Amino acid sequence: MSGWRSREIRSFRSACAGIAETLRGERHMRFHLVSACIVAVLAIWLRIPRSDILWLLLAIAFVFTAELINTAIERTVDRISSDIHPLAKAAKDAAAGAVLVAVIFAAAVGAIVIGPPLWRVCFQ
Ligand SMILES: Nc1ncnc2c1ncn2[C@@H]1O[C@H](COP(=O)(O)OP(=O)(O)OP(=O)(O)O)[C@@H](O)[C@H]1O
Repeated sequence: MSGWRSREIRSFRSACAGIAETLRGERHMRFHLVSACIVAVLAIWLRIPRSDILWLLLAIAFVFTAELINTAIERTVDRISSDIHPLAKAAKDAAAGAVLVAVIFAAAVGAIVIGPPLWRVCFQ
């Protein structure tokens, strides 16, 4: 196997290990995964159109990406020092803020895309 290809495979494995480790270590990441699975089941059941599925996929990818970056920042801050410091707090709070923005976006997309068809199925 060429050096380039084995390097690419190593990078891919490292990225998968990062996702798996975040799933194991972060309760919020597991919650996001369960939420994404529920959304996928609802989207199939309600026959959501493909154009709207793209919005759902974007929202899910946004939340996962934000949580992975949040975890990377938390671990980096903890690795540098376990001391209480206002900059450490600012870094972690900003990273948590990124997750919050992503979650609010995902909740809005879910309400717009899944809300109306789910309402019709349940209450009409
Ligand atoms: N070294 C530190 N110095 C000052 N404040 C800190 C420090 N570490 C954490 N904090 C504060 O505690 C909060 C929680 O930090 P922690 O590292 O426990 O994240 P967490 O609870 O694992 O976050 P998440 O729920 O996103 O996984 C931070 O957002 C920050 O406000």
